[in-house]
Amino acid sequence: MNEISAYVAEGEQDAEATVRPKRLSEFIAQHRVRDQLDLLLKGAMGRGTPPDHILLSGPPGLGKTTLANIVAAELGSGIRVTSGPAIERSGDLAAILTSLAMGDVLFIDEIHRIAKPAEELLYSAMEDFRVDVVVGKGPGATAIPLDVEPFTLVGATTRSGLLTGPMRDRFGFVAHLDFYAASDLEQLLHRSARILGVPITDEGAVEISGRSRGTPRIANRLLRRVRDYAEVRADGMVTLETAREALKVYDVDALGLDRLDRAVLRALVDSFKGGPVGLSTLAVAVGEQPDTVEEVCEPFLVRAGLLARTPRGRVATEAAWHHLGRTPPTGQNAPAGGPDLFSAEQRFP
Ligand SMILES: Nc1ncnc2c1ncn2[C@@H]1O[C@H](COP(=O)(O)OP(=O)(O)OP(=O)(O)O)[C@@H](O)[C@H]1O
Ligand SMILES: [Mg+2]
Repeated sequence: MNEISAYVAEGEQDAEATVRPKRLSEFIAQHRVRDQLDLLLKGAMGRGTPPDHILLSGPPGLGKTTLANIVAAELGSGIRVTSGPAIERSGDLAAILTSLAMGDVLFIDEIHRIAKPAEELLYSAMEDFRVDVVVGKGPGATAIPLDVEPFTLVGATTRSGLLTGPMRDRFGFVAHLDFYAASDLEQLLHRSARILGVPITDEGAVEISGRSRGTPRIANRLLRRVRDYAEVRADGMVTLETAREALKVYDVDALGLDRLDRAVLRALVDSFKGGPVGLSTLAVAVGEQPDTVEEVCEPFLVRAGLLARTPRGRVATEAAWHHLGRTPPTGQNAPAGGPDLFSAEQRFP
């Protein structure tokens, strides 16, 4: 069966699931992580044991959930999916752990948000495949040890810095996913367009990839919006022109910044003279949660050289002033030039 007929295209909501790669060979770019995972999985399969626990970290939309599912598919194992915030009591986690079958993959998304008692239970499960379930309270409480079938934990986090040391140490393999180069996203867009049956030109793919913030999820989302535009207002073909017009309608600018990204930069430049300003103050200024600003906006703004994190707070770089069409102040209040962050092969146009 070829790549295309393996997928059945359904409604718009399913478009994301339809284009999600199912096997490691379909996973675009991230060659180092792919190669390392390939070795890890094949090595374990050769020995007939479940592979080491795997931690996937990186900003939203870069493929952590996708990889977790791929790990299970490559191993031919079952997968149980839960998330840090969903595990409120350690009993919830004990129930999941003791119901795992030999070799299953347990995927815990947002693992940095797991509650402390559950985290401690997880330690012994990860290390010794055993959990102590405490029954009763106070002096009469007793711990009942229960066996857990050997399994592989795949943890995903957007904030690996928030993981505790003991937690991090228990993962045998840690993969950090980085933003994608524009050329990788072009490849991804051609693949998604093929699966969705959307005709797309090379220039159309270049235009969309350059505005996707180095993020596969955004590239796929923009492709769907441009497809709408192409089908409703043009001849259905995704081209340079339809991409430009559509992205104008959806308020996605030349760097791919959306409303919130620009709001953050504008607040920094207009309300705080370019900074430095603390995260929570900045978040209040744009009416968002500090977490959202920090996890969703900042990684790319930093990466794009528009925002710098300094010990005294967030600062708009000179590039940010120019991007907003303002003249940066000179002299004492001059903004930082920002890191020259794009290596040759990772340039977002
Ligand atoms: N390397 C890749 N090749 C092809 N498609 C990809 C790749 N990485 C991600 N995608 C696409 O991007 C979408 C988002 O990826 P995914 O849901 O795995 O991100 P995530 O890292 O789990 O994000 P979050 O932190 O928000 O949970 C997927 O549905 C998939 O279609
Ligand atoms: Mg995810």
